[in-house]
Amino acid sequence: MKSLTVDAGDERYDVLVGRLEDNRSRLAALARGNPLVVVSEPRVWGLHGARLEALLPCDPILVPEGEAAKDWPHLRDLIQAFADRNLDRGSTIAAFGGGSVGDLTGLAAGLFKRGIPLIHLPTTLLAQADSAVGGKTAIDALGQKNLVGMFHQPRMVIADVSLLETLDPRQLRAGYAEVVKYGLIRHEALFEWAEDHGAILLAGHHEYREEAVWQSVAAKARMVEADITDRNGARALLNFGHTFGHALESAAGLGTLLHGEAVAVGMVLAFDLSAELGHCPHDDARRVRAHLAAVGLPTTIAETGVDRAALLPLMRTDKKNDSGALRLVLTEGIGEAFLSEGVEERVLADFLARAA
Ligand SMILES: NC(=O)c1ccc[n+]([C@@H]2O[C@H](COP(=O)([O-])OP(=O)(O)OC[C@H]3O[C@@H](n4cnc5c(N)ncnc54)[C@H](O)[C@@H]3O)[C@@H](O)[C@H]2O)c1
Ligand SMILES: O=C(O)C(=O)C[C@@H](O)[C@H](O)[C@H](O)COP(=O)(O)O
Ligand SMILES: [Zn+2]
Repeated sequence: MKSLTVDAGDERYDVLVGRLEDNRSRLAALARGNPLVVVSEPRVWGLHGARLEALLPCDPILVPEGEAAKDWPHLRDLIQAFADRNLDRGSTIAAFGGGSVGDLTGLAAGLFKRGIPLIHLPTTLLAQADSAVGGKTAIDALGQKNLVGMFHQPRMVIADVSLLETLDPRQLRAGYAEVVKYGLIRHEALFEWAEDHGAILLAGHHEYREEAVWQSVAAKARMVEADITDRNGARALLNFGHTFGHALESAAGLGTLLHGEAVAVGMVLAFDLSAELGHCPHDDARRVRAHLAAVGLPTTIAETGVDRAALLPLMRTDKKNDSGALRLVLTEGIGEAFLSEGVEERVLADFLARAA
């Protein structure tokens, strides 16, 4: 098992990459003699709930699977379920699912009684490599992705890649896009590793999956520590590809295009725009597109079926924007992302009208 500690100000927590069974005593300690309250969804609980229940008594609360869970009614229902159990600030909630379960549960746990302890037991590649670490939580609202949320850091994260054996290939690929993101932001060597090992990892190689999760969370932990609540620009780099990506997700209809698929297209667009603006070599943009396409991810707006005219208005709602100025994460090349000071709307509109 590998582990690291995230130092998030007043809160420090371990991220463990290894088997659930090797962490039984940690889970039992957090449950403090009570059944562990586990928020999950029917598919994950049906496939893997018995593994958790073999370790300690559990009290499952099931929410719908996928993006559909990230809305006001399900947030309200989850808080109702916490109240029905009279949970308090000594209780621990476990989010057992992908990023959707994690985002919803994290928000409910952060709001309930102004914050009750949370652990993440992520079951998708995306959640293990990215969403379980860092404390961002959210639901979608008013047609906008992650509009309502807060930071609520977990007490512990356990990423067991054996859970990924039941994940369908499309979901795996979507999660892999966020792994590639970590290479593209700051770690050229990780991108090179992904070019060499990505296809085998997706096909089922256990050790490569573990390595991808480990490298991603190690990279993410350091960036989160530098900017825990996303205020000084360091953490904004984790949003690489997301200004385009979230607009694509919202325009497609939330839950239609997978988050990681939208991020894949968004990262290619960020490279293409950076190359057009003279920040980065066109060859790097071609190389990124080639790798993502080779593993079966979408890389063009055309493949998403989205009306490109819908994108700019949605990009105006992005959280990185400052006093109305559009701020995107652009790049000087593979491993060299930076937060732009402001991209002129007419430049973006012209780019979007022509982009593939
Ligand atoms: N908080 C963050 O930092 C952060 C980071 C990245 C993404 N996100 C969010 O995460 C969400 C996407 O999460 P996701 O990609 O994990 O997908 P998801 O949670 O929506 O789950 C996708 C599908 O995979 C199934 N599934 C989950 N685990 C499984 C398993 N082990 N075996 C079989 N099926 C399984 C689910 O039932 C569901 O149908 C988006 O809403 C995105 O915005 C949040
Ligand atoms: O942890 C972060 O910071 C990220 O930006 C990670 C992203 O992969 C993730 O999709 C995040 O939820 C996006 O957040 P938002 O602030 O753009 O809603
Ligand atoms: Zn993301």
